[in-house]
Amino acid sequence: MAIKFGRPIEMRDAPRRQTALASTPLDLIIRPRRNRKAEWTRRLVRENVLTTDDLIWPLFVVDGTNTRTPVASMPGVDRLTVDQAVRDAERAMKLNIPCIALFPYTEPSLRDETGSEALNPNNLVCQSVRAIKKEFPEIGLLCDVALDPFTSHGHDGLIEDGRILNDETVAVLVQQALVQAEAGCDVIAPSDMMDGRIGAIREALDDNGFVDVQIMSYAAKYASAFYGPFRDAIGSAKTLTGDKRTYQMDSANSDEALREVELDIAEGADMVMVKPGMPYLDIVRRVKDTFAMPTFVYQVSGEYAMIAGAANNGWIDGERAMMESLLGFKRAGADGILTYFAPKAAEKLKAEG
Ligand SMILES: NCc1[nH]cc(CCC(=O)O)c1CC(=O)O
Ligand SMILES: [Mg+2]
Repeated sequence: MAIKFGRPIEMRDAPRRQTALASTPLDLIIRPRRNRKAEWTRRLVRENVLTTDDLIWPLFVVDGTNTRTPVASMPGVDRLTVDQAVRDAERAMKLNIPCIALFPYTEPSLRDETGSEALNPNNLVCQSVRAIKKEFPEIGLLCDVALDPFTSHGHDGLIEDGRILNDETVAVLVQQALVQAEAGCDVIAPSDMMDGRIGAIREALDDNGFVDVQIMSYAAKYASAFYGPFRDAIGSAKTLTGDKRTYQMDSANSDEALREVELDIAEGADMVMVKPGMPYLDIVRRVKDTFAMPTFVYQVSGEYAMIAGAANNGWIDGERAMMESLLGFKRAGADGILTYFAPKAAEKLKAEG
């Protein structure tokens, strides 16, 4: 619809109610709507933008060849065999997406009490890193550090008598980080929420010649219902015993997030992350304002599922909801977003020029 001076042209000659015509104009000096009267001025006064540079694309990898298996609770997201992950890396390159995050679906027969597959230099994550780096050395690769894709109980750490052990877990996470760095990972991203893991991992990376490997800390990670579909995707939903509330944060807390972030920065984190995204935009803002660090946010699986699911039902305009949710993260202060929408959003941004 063509708009001229705030009024759709089609409405110029529409019959008007007498009362409206007769009413005295309001004596307003300031009319905020003036800046919104046409697309060119809305563009001109726009405060925040989303670009492809803001996107990190999480991929799920699974054993096998030439297969893509849909994740039921994440419409449009597949588990990929390593060769297919390389194809998606190519898609990311073409779309100018700077970074990919890798998550494995580990065969149940390879899962055990201590998550030992995490330390296998030839596990799915390491295989994927090598395969992608071989074809596309320029793309950034981020690897999650935590034991949950590898443990039979689905927890991020080692368990004794039902307790998640902190220091013992950190020792294993350090080894996991080294295995991934050795494979060629660019960014180590500890998502486990053990205390002290950032410092321990930084020291080990430096001692082993990986001074340039970055750490993106899942610094303020909340115990959230929104991780449900992710646990489907990596196959830990059915096996997870209990919940993660002794290590992930209480969603009622905000000051605590600042203390967590402060510690991780002091221990050597290069970038920090808040997770989940949409219910925690206030945390993103506080973290960015307080520390002025590269601040990332994870639009997690449940957030993706809500938008994709509602869109598939015709209840919302999926594309617009996607872009609005991503821009919301930018407005809250995020420098970048981990999102399953990354390729779709990048395609839309590219089409818009
Ligand atoms: N520690 C593993 C991990 N890394 C990223 C996510 C969630 C990502 C998502 O929901 O998209 C989780 C799940 C969890 O902590 O249970
Ligand atoms: Mg912490």
